[in-house]
Amino acid sequence: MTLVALLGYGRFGRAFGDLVTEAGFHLRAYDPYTEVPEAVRANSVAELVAGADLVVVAVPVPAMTAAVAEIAPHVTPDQLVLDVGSVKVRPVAALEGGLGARIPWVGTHPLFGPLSLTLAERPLRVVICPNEVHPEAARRARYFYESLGCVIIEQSAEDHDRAMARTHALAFFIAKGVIDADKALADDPPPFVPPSFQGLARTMQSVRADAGHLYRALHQDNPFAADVRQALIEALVHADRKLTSAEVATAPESLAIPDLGTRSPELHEARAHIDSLDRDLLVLLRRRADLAARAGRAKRALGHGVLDASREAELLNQRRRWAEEQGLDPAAVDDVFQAILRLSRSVQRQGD
Ligand SMILES: O=C(O)C(=O)C[C@]1(C(=O)O)C=C[C@@H](O)C=C1
Repeated sequence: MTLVALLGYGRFGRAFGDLVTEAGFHLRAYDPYTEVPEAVRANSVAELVAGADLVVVAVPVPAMTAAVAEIAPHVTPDQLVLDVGSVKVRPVAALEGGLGARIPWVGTHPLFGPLSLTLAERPLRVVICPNEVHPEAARRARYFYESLGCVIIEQSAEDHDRAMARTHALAFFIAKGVIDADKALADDPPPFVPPSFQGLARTMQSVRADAGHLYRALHQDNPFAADVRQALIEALVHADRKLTSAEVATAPESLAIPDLGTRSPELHEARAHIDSLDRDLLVLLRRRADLAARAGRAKRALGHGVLDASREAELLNQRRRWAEEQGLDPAAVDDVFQAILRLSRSVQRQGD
């Protein structure tokens, strides 16, 4: 059974450890600063990593370099080391600096926390940052996270941190501002919270649940966060001036909110999901093509040709019924499977 070694058993480490165990992996954990259940506890870093397939570093970002230096003498080249920090540029530098070309490593960021795990939110998404020193490491990490039921997004560490500064860190910054400006709001919310505020209220809850730890990490450990904060502050000051200036009274259209069009974050997120899903579909198509090749070999041994028109007709009928069950247009799904069957036959002909 795959053994996962978890260095760091804080709030995230604990929740992540539970997810790993529920997925059927064997878990071992080490954290000198907190209580670790005896069933999974290791008593030293050496004991933690011995024989593990995967070493997950789940320590605060500023402690990463020291943590990697501590595990470095004990890990071997057949193991994989990954981090789970909410920023990526600095942890990746720590992994590269401490493990280099000798030990496979890869930076990852599970886009979920203890709160979303408790609420059983789905999908669980993970960003993996492939690196050129260990190209295979990203593939192994993908396999691991997919076994946990996660959807994978691949991104460079820089792109990840830039995107996080503009989204996650910014949302936390705004929520922090609202909490500080109106303390009573979080403790004693009005009886009716309009939908427009619900998203923000949830972010405020996350900021408070993390007791400032994640909030600080998102800002202080992300090299791009300060610029994004600055741009927001300038935009807010400008918007405030507009609201109070005389110009608004005479030209209310100056307050119009620009149409985001294709730059909408909603659209962007939907497209990122679509990209990731299409990739999964291609993995399934690859597996289907392998099965078709196997069917082709079996048919050849029986002296049958590639095309089996009656099997295809039966198969297409069934797919159209399944399409209806899923609320999809049967004719369109028929087209999709006609194309899949063409692919299948061409794979089988190549095997002739
Ligand atoms: O079932 C078979 O006979 C196959 O070879 C597989 C398959 C398919 O891809 O589903 C491929 C070609 C045949 O014409 C029918 C079906």
